Amino acid sequence: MNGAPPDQLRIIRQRIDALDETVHRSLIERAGIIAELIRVKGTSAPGAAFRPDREADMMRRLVLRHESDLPLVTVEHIWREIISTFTAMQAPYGVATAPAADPLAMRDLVRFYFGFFVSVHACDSAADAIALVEGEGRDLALVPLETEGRWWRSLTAPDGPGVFARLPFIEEEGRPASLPAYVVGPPLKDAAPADVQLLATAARDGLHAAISSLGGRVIGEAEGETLFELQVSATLDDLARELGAPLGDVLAIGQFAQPIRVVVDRTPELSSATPDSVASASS
Ligand SMILES: O=C(O)C(=O)C[C@]1(C(=O)O)C=C[C@@H](O)C=C1
Repeated sequence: MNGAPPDQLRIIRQRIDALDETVHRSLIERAGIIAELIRVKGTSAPGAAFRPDREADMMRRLVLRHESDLPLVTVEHIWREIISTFTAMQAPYGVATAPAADPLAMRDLVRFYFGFFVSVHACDSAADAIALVEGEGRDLALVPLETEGRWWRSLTAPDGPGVFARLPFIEEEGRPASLPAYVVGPPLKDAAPADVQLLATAARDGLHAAISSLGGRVIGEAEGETLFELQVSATLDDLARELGAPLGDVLAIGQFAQPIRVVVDRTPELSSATPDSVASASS
C-alpha cells in the first residue's frame, strides 16, 4: 500500500478544503467591513461598539437556520468568537469576572462567549469587577446569578453601567459553559427595546408571589432589597396590583434579550433542535 488516499477520500478532502477556503475568505471579507462600521457607528468612544440587541437577533436567526448533527453549541461558540473579536477590533475591551463557586465554570463561560482575543481579568469580588466597567467604560463584567450580597448597588444610575445580557444565551440541557451570569457593560447607544428587565426594590411580604404570578423570577435578596427579573411587557402597575399595595422605589439595574431555550430531541435518527422560545422571542 502506498500512502496516497483513495480517490473517494481525496475528493471528500478537496470538498472540505474548498468549503474551508470559502469560510476563511468570508471572514476576511467580514473583517474588511470593520473600518466602515467604525465610521458609520462612530465607535471611537470606549464601549461604543457593543450591540447586545443585534447580537441576540443574530443568535435567534442562527438557531432558526441550524440543522444537521453539527452541535448547535459549536456553531454558537464559533459565532461568539467572531462577534467578540469583531467588537474588540472596533474598540478594544476586556472582561472582568466576579468570583464563582466553580472558578472553572466561570473560565469556560468567559472564553466561550468572549473568545481568546480579549483579555480576561479575574476579580476578587463582584464590586471590583463592576468598578472596572465604571472606570474607563471600555470593559465588561461577568457576575454569576449565584453571587450573594447587594452586588447591584452601583448599577442604578440611568446613564451609568448596567446589566445588558444574561448568559448562556442559548439554553440547552447539558450544554458546556452553562454558568448563569449577567453581563454588566457601559451605557449603550441606540439600544432596541429588550425583553426582560432586571429590577430591585425593597423586600416585603408577598413580593415573591407577585413577581412569579407575572412570570418573573427572584434572583437574589440582600440588605433588605430584592433583585428580580420581569418581562418588559409586565408593568410596575401590574406588579403593584398583584402585590395589592404600592411598590415604592423600583430601581432599574438593566435589561436584556430573553435567552433562547432549545430542546434537543436525542432519539437516534431524529436529532433536531427545536427552539422553544425563539419564535416568540423574535417576533
Ligand atoms: O452590528 C454591529 O453594530 C457590529 O458592530 C457588528 C457586530 C458583529 O461582529 O456582528 C459586532 C459587535 C456588536 O455587538 C454586534 C455585531
